[in-house]
Amino acid sequence: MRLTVGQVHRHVLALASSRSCFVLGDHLPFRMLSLPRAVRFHLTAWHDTQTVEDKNGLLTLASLEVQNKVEYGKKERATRTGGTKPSSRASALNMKPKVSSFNAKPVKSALLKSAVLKKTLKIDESLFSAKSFEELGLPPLLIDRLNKEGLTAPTEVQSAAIPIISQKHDAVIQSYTGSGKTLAYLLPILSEIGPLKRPTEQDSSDKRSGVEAVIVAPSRELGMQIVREVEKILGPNDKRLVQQLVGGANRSRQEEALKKNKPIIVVGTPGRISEISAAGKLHTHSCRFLVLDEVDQLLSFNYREDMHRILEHVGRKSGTSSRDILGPLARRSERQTILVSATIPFSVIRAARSWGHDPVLVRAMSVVPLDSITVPRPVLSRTDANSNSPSNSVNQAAVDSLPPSLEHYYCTSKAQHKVDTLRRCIHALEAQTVIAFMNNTKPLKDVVFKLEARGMKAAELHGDLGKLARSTVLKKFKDGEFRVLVTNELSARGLDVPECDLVINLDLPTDSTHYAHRAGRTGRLGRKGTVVTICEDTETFVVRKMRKQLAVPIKPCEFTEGKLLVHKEEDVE
Ligand SMILES: Nc1ncnc2c1ncn2[C@@H]1O[C@H](COP(=O)(O)OP(=O)(O)OP(=O)(O)O)[C@@H](O)[C@H]1O
Repeated sequence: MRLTVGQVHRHVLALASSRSCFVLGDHLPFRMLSLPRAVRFHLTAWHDTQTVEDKNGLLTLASLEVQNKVEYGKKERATRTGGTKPSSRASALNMKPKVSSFNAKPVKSALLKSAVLKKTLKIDESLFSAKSFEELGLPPLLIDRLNKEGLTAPTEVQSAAIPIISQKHDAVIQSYTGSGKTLAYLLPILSEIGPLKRPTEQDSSDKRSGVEAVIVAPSRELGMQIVREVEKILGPNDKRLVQQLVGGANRSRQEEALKKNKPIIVVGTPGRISEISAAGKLHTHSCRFLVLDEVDQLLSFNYREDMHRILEHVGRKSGTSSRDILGPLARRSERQTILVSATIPFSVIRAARSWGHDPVLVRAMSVVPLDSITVPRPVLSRTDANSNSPSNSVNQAAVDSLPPSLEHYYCTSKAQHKVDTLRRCIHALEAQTVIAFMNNTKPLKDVVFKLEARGMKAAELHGDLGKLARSTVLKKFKDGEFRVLVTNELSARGLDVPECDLVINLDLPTDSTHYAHRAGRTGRLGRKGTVVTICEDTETFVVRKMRKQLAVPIKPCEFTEGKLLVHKEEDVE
């Protein structure tokens, strides 16, 4: 039996619960919510009573062995067409992806035993081999702009995501850091709204006005980076059509710009977007797209109230109440929800199901309906967790978020000598653009001072700096005005400095997810990159543990006489 992705019957139930319900992370306390909210939260949470440890519960298609199960239409098409290639991508795009049922096989690891795949998505393989944006059916004006910016071919995740979003699916996009996820959602959005969009028959009668896409990011830096990306594509004449609503910037100026420029896209941090929305200065009821970038971070406890407001208001027709059964229906027809991150814990899958309509998980080379993924039970034994089996879902998930071209090393150093080790490391690797991570804000200044005192140009970046100072530091770093950016977790996610050739952990990241996001600041879009963790003797066991979780070789090394000396690989336990 085959079911189209858009099939309706499953959603009769979902309609009653999905968008009128609300989940934020795994730990949303009832007392923080008003009664109706608490009731809605309860309704949604009811779907999945099992819990998954966030830290170890990263979930990817590969982790669920879904990737192997994706069925491509190639064989069938070859039979139909006598083996000839389809004439154009556009015709391939008209084929709706299909879902077929199959008997779930028992999987090997204890965790995977419960991760039962009920259905796989049958999809045309040629969707994933696009050599140009034309093949993906993007509108000519948009392609012109891309070409002007030197962008001629889509990345794998873009090839997978653009057709899916264009077909109006709600989607979770997961792909490793630096693989081009931002354009993977921006391009299909800009194909539908704004001056570069695909011309339609309704254009003349289109009464839609106001904000049509809201993009939420957890940090100002990431928000501004997305704004720049949209501006770049829109071009100089239309860049006012995107408005930043990030915290730390002047709020009344943002409100004035909303009024004056009438942007079609707003990009901002959860606090500022919800603040301006609550003040009645941001109208998003007719919004068609809601994107949550770094969604796993946006689900954290800190953002719960703001995210609640955004999810409740964006894309809901005015006059519908959340208790009204028409509310979710109205929103469903209005809003497409797109969730994005390199790391997707199960809480995101659960949230996507609750907020979205027929959501699918999109990765480079694979697409699968979220509904086909069941909750993995937290039955990892210590042995399983430590296992190096390639089928270990935890390891596999973390590997999936790491760019494939990275080299990983660690070396030991006494705390007071770490900056010297850092300097020797930079010289030995001849790194030109370096990001050094620490866990706290205070010591950053000291490291910068020590590096500068030894003739190495450096600057600090952290949340205590004002917005202007932060953007100035970043701009100077991107322009190559100094060599080492010493920073904290603020810069671990989303920051795109393509030239960055070395990431250093001066303090250990708190877990493998944090390691992966920090590491992902280098080796962007297929470039080479190196990650070096400088730790104390007593901390090496943590690095070894992360090495197992990440299933990548983090090789022991030292830096002497201006050279990198790699020690014999330790036995992988
Ligand atoms: N099709 C393309 N051709 C050339 N460059 C591209 C293309 N798509 C994206 N890029 C560039 O690749 C870089 C990385 O893209 P992006 O920041 O979207 O990655 P990401 O997957 O979102 O990373 P992260 O997970 O770290 O946020 C950016 O500099 C972007 O401009």
